Amino acid sequence: MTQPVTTTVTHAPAAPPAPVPGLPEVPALPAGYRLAELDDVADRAAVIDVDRWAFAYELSPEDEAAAVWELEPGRTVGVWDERDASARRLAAVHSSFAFELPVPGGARLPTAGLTWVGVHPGHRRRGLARAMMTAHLVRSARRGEVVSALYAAETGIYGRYGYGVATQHATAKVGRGAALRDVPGAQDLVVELDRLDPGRHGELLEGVHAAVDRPGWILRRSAALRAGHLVDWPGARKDAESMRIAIVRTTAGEPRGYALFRRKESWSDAGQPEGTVKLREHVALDAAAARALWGTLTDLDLMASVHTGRLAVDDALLHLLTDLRGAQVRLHDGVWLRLLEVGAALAGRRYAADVDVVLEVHDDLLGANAGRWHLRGSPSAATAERTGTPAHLALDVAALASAYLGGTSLAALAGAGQVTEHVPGSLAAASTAFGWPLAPAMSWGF
Ligand SMILES: CC(=O)SCCNC(=O)CCNC(=O)[C@H](O)C(C)(C)COP(=O)(O)OP(=O)(O)OC[C@H]1O[C@@H](n2cnc3c(N)ncnc32)[C@H](O)[C@@H]1OP(=O)(O)O
Repeated sequence: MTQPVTTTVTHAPAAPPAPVPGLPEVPALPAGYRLAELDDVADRAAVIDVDRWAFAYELSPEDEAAAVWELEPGRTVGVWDERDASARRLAAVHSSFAFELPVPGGARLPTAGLTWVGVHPGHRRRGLARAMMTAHLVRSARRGEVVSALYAAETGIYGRYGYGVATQHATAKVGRGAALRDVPGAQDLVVELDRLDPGRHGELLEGVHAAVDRPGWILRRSAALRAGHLVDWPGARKDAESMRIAIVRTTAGEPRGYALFRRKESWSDAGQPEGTVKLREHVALDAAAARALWGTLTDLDLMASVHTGRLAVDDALLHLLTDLRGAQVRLHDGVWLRLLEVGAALAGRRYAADVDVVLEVHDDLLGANAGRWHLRGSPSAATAERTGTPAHLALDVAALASAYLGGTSLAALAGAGQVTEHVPGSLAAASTAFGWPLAPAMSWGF
C-alpha cells in the first residue's frame, strides 16, 4: 500500500499580492472574509475539510490510510471566514502545482497547474472563487509562469477568467475481440500482466510515460504526484479487482508501453460473461506496442468490454480498430489553458509552417496581454513583439489558448465566431502554422 507522503516545509502566511501594472487587483471580499496563503501543515485539515464539503465526498478509513497529500508547499491560498472572530473557519481554497507544459516544438513552459478549487457550499456565490482566481492568476504571473492549466469540474466556470479548452480527449467502449489491424512487429512483443506494485512498477511506468513526445503531455514531476497516481483507492474498486498493470516489452526486456487497469466480473441472467475492463492510464511508444497492448486488453477472458479512459483524439487505438463505429467514442474537454504572458507563450512554441501575422488579442483580466502582437514563427524559431500595425486576426485570449497547442485550429474557432479575419488569407496561413502533427493530450488528471 502507498504510504501517505508528508511534507514538513512550512511557510509564513503571506498578504494578498500587491497590485502590479497590467495585472488586476484582487476584488474585495464581503466583510469578514480574508484571503490568505495557507500553511501546508498547520492548515492541512482545514483545507481537506473544505475540499470534502465542496466536492461532496467522505473517505473510508481504508481510503484515508491510502491517501497521499500531493499539494506543494507555498502554493495554496484560501479564504477565511472571520465574521465570528471566536470561530474562524476556512471557507474556500485553491492550490497549484509547478508544472512544465510541453508545447509544439518541444519546449517546456513554466505552468501553474490549478487544482483543489473549492468553496464551502455555505459561502458560495459571494465572489470567493473570483477573488481566489484573480489571486491565482496574479501570483502565477509574478512567479514567471507563462500559462495556467486546469481540468474543469464544470464547463461553465473558467471561461470568464480567460481559460480556453486546449486539449480534448476521447473515451471509447470497445467490445471483446474487436478487430484490430495488424502491425508488423507486434507479435514479437511480450505483454506481462501483474498486480500493480508501486515499489516495483513506479519507476518503469514513469520512465515510459516520460518518453512520450506530445504537446500538452505534462509529467508527474514530484514524488507525491507519482505516488498519488498509483494509489489504488479501496473505495474506487466497487467490487472490481485491485489495480493491475500490463507491461509491453521487447524480447530483450525493454518496456515499450503499459496500461493500468482493473477487471470486474459480471454475468447476464442467461449466464453469459459480461465483465468489464477499466483503464486508468495507458502509454504505447510505437505502433507495435499499441497493437500488442490493445490486443491483450480486448481479449481478456470473461470480459465483454473495455472502457479505455482518456485517449488522445488521435490515439493509435482509434486507427487500429477496423470498426470505429462499434467503439462508442465520446469527446470530452481536457486541459483548459490560460495564457498568462501572451508574448512569452507565442514565442515559446514552434510553428508547423512559416507565419508572419499580427494578432489583436482581447484580454479583459490581464491587461498586459491585450493589444496587437506581431508573431513571426517557423518550425525552428519564433518571436512575438508588440506592434502598432493593423491586425490580420482578432481573438480573445481564451480562443488563443484553445489554438495554442495545435489541438483546435484558428479556422475552426473562426467558424464559431471566436476569431475575426481582417486580412483575407491570413486565417488559413495562421491556422496551418498553429497546427501540429500530433494532437495535444494529457494522460492523467490533477
Ligand atoms: C480546477 C478545479 O479545481 S475545478 C473544481 C471546481 N470546484 C467545484 O466544482 C466544487 C464545487 N463548487 C464550488 O466549490 C464553487 O461553487 C465554485 C468554486 C465553482 C464557485 O465558487 P463561488 O465562490 O460560488 O463563485 P463566485 O461567487 O466567485 O462566482 C464567480 C462567477 O462564477 C459563476 N459561477 C460560480 N460557480 C459556477 C458554476 N458551477 N457554473 C457556472 N458558473 C459558476 C458565478 O455565477 C459568478 O458569475 P459572474 O462572473 O457572472 O459574477
